[in-house]
Amino acid sequence: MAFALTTSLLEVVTASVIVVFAQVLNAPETGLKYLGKIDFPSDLSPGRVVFYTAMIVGVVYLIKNIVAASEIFFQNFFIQKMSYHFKGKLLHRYAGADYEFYLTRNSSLGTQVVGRDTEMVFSSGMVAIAIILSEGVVFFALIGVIIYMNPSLAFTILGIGGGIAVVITKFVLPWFYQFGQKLQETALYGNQNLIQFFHAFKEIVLLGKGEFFINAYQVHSLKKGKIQALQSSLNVLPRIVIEILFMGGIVVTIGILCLDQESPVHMLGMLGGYLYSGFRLMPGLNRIINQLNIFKSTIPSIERVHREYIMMAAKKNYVDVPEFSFDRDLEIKDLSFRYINVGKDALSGIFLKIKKGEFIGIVGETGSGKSTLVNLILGLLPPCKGFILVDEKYPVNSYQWHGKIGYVPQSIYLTDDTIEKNIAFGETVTDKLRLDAVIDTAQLRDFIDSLPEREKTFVGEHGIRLSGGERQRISIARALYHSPEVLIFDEATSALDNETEARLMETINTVSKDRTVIMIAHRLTTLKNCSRIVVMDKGRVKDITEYEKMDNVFNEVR
Ligand SMILES: Nc1ncnc2c1ncn2[C@@H]1O[C@H](COP(=O)(O)OP(=O)(O)OP(=O)(O)O)[C@@H](O)[C@H]1O
Repeated sequence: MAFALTTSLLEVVTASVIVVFAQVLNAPETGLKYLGKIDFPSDLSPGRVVFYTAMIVGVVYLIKNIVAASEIFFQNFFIQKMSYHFKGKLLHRYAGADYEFYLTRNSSLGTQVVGRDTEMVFSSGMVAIAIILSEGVVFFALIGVIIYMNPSLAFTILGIGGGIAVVITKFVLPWFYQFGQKLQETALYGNQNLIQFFHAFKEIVLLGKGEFFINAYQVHSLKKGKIQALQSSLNVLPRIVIEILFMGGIVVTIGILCLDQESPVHMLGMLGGYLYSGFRLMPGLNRIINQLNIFKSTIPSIERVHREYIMMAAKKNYVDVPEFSFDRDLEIKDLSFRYINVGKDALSGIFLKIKKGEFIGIVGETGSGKSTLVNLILGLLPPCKGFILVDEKYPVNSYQWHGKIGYVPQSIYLTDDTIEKNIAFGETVTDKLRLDAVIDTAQLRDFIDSLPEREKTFVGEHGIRLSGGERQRISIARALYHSPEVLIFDEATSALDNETEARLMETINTVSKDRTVIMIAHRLTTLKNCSRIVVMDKGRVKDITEYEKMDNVFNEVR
């Protein structure tokens, strides 16, 4: 702001020295009056008076433009710094949001909010406000100078400017809000189609649906192009209107002023100032209107970023409790859960106590609620009724509980990085000893030894260069890397062949000796070493039994 005020002040000074210079050009003797005030000798020749005045004007211009350039530089850095900090805050909020929140969103929306929308808020919205403020200050400061020189001209300019402002606000700005909304929509769906196009590449090729997905993207791309063209065309309209009104206005005003003067030559000095002010005001006013339009079109982005930011702050999903040790049991009491916008409970009336060190299996037909139960045990979903507590007091939605868990999901997300980085997920430095140990435990050694770049091999997006079984074993190695106290497997061995699974289960049984293990499985043999097996049916616990007694029950639930 201090910069903006200095620039505005310098704009006024510049406008004034131009008036003075025009007067000096017209009548050099007037220059002596001004130069005398800053200790110049009083016997300068007319040529020297003009020369020194011109030098002063040049220096003032130089300073003004250096300050203006610095203002732009600092303004942009400041705004980009704010954008960087805000994106960090936004991502932290996303990271703290519960799983249910994610279930109502998709990656296109997330990337749009953190990417395009936030960029728009800062790079367009904030820059627009900054330009409107600084140009506004300059505009009114110059109007002030003109009021001082000629009030009627100043009020004519204000009248024209005010008229344009009213027309723009009433008729043009609402259009720009709609442009903003439509551009946001096309960006979201265009991006979504693009992501889907690359993710579903195999299916698209095999089903010959390339055209369908290309068209789905192109529709939004074309719409976006049309809106952008319309937006850019409408944005030059104010300049044309301003030029017509101002040029016409200035020429007419000059004409009126000439009526009161003996000769237009006498007006040269004054006119120089008017013209400078006019030519500085015109682009200034145009910039203000353009930036108002830009700002209006960023409002949908501001609204969406605000909505997402506030929504995630509505409740604190994960809690930070003092570090605790898991000593006795994990108790699930009268637990019910229903997904948002679903008519029936996914889980209801669940009572279950899992003792520390127990190896417990969960079976049940598809859709019976096994993964949902695990997500609640992981503290990712909040119960609608009942509770889950560790040792009767510690919440499962705590960072401390998460720190004790190694989770192997049904389908693992592999980053487009090396095997090593995927196992030591999110670690900057890999602990080589631990990495080697988990590679052995997860039966990955032979596979890694067969690769020319071993654990430094890139796996491709979603692990596209690996087999399903290799991906699952990387997932298991990732879960084991942090030596968790509790291991949770959600059909983690389903993609493995019988022999690999049998070998892996042997190691899982070995590592489970001093750990608590919860394992969802479809293959009964996977659960051979479980102390108890929970049979789920339609969101309820149908039975809690043992492996030896399972045959009948399992056949029934299948
Ligand atoms: N995000 C969701 N939104 C709405 N309903 C869901 C969601 N996820 C799961 N469900 C529903 O909740 C119920 C339980 O699903 P869940 O995934 O827990 O079953 P599951 O036993 O793990 O099935 P599977 O063996 O096929 O993995 C199902 O009816 C399912 O359709």
